[in-house]
Amino acid sequence: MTYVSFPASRKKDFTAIGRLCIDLNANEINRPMEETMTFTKYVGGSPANITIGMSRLGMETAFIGKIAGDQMGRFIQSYLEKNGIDTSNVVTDNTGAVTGLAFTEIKSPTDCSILMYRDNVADLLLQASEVQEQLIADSKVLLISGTALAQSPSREAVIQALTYAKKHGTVIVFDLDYRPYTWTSDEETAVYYNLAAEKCDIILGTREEFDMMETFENNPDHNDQVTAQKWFDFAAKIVVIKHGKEGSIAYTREGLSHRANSYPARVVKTFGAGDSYAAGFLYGLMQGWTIERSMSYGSAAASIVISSHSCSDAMPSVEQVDDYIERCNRGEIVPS
Ligand SMILES: Nc1ncnc2c1ncn2[C@@H]1O[C@H](COP(=O)(O)OP(=O)(O)OP(=O)(O)O)[C@@H](O)[C@H]1O
Ligand SMILES: O=C(O)C[C@@H](O)[C@H](O)C(=O)CO
Repeated sequence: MTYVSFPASRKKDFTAIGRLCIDLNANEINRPMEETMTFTKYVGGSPANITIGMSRLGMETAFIGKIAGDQMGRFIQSYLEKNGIDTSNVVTDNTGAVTGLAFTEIKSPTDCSILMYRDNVADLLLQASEVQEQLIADSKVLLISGTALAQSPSREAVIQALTYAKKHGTVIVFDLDYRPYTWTSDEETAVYYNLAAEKCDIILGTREEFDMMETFENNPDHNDQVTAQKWFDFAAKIVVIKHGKEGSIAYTREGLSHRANSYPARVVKTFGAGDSYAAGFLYGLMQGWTIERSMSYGSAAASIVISSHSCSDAMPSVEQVDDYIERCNRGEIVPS
């Protein structure tokens, strides 16, 4: 059964809009930030990570965003290009804005946190007038991510992109990607998340992220089915609610639900799980696979990334995901 029809014969399979940043991941793992001395630099930012993941899986990809006009911005641009991502709509800031930094603290495989430096960041300065309509018209999928809605003018740029996607029948995916920084209140967050979600075909988020968009009165038990149902009254065809190691559940407009277990992982750090899951899941759906198989593929991709040091650089190819699934099936991968 096909739940979402992707437009045929477009130049790009997948385009994302949002933040392009730097991850500085602790080299000395299993210790607090106070005792961490060295870091490895990677391209980061959830929508960037997902695009890199889609590209590694062989999809034709592009990115819409803004980078700082400095060495960090050039590093990001060149990494995207090396990964085969079209950067013709990656705009360079000329106001002196900086690149967002995410310092990751890896205290243990289950206790990880991120220290963000996001004052005057270039990615939030993307303007509506800088979003290329033709690129969205040429893409099968547009992915938006919640963080880009946190401030103007990036907020308007995302809304402009949604308008173009609607006009051209581009499938819209919303990765909620809630990060508390840059939002000023819970009410502001809920307003903009709900406004964007109404327009989206596929919505992906964790239970906690969906909780941000709901009131206690409407869903006192934090029930996944109740959460998903709301979006089927708007444009959504699939709503996926992720529960970390416990797996994920996908609900469809037809009233079905599908559950996927996580794969075993030798976890180094937990961040990057959601981004790799999104890439694997969307790749599967775009191949015409069932929702279950697509979710399972996303879960395997997630286990590969959380077993690695980076998010972006560890995004797996088709061969790597297939091999991982086979090794798990043979019982060769035992969780740490
Ligand atoms: N500890 C774990 N072991 C195995 N798989 C995991 C683990 N944590 C997450 N996953 C896999 O990754 C998927 C997405 O994880 P999660 O629900 O944590 O998303 P997320 O919070 O968006 O991730 P992120 O930490 O990147 O923001 C899960 O459905 C599961 O398949
Ligand atoms: O999303 C961020 O800004 C940080 C990411 O780059 C980091 O890799 C991560 O947390 C992935 O979800």
